Amino acid sequence: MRRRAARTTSFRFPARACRQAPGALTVLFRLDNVQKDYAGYAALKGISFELDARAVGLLGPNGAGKSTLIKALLGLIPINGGSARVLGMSLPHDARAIRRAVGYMPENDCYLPYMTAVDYVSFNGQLCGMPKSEAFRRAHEVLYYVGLGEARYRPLGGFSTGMKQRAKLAQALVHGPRLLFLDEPTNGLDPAGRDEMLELIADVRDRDVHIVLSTHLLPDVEKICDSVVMLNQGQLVHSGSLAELQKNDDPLIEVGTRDANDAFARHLKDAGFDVQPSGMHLKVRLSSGQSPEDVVRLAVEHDVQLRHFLPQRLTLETAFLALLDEQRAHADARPDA
Ligand SMILES: Nc1ncnc2c1ncn2[C@@H]1O[C@H](COP(=O)(O)OP(=O)(O)OP(=O)(O)O)[C@@H](O)[C@H]1O
Repeated sequence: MRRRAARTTSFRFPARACRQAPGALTVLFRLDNVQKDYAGYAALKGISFELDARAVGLLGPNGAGKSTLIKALLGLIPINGGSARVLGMSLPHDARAIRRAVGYMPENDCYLPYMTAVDYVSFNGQLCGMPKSEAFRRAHEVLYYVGLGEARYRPLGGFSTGMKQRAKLAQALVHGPRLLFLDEPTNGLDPAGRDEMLELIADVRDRDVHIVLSTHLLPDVEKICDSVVMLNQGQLVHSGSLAELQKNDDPLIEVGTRDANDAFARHLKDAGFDVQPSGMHLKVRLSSGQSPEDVVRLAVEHDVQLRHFLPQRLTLETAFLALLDEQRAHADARPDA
């Protein structure tokens, strides 16, 4: 297993104590009926949720409204209705303060190709309100932090995709944000580059920076996030903890026998279990009143040797698809559908 490299850097993340007033009970996000229209097209159709989390996965199919929600929460685009609070600050009133407290790594490239990495990152620091000399000093530190120390005087146009993604992360971190929005940060990266970027994001998260990770890659969310917000066609499908979402109310067990899968499947079916073949194994779905011990007892009763016995965790992908199906079924059942 790859070990996370210890990051020895002089780049300082602000200490939690100076980031939140003592006793202040700040919820990360509080949204009430947030709406956003683009020339009459409803991109966000009344989003409401309250969430406190270290790292949130923002999920949804293409066009679900993820980027729109991020831009709205950053105060970059005005909302048409409802209200939102980010880190206890309200939109649109505190939009400037929110932008100072928040870093944003956009999906698209957002730099001039002839700019050097250090100029690009320090320029973004200045845009966040840092004095020029401080922004320049911090740009050096953060570029070392993301692994671009040696390349910091090279123009961005000559960077590889992985280096560009790191430079975009550096510009989002330069001012020491409390919350970081990452829009598809592993886009275009090969598997090794993706792993390295995820390690970096996990390291930022572990230094007490809240993360919002918008991505189509559900395994990335499972690695980094403890909570999820799911959108579909501008509507909220789900918000809450990842563990709660993956809790399997109808648990599955994968079992395998020495050489009697077919016979054991028959015994299980006769005893009322829902059984499906699954490669070299059997998938047994337990309904209420059935327990894993019942499966083992049945094997003993029929003198079947169990070689494999593995409770299955609901993957985020399965949970996500199930929620989308549920939302579609609700929409179809509405009288106005
Ligand atoms: N500036 C704009 N003007 C008009 N329509 C827009 C604009 N930006 C986004 N939209 C539309 O709003 C909807 C939501 O777009 P958004 O980019 O927020 O979705 P997304 O979930 O981020 O999608 P993707 O995963 O493809 O990036 C889409 O139908 C999109 O075409």
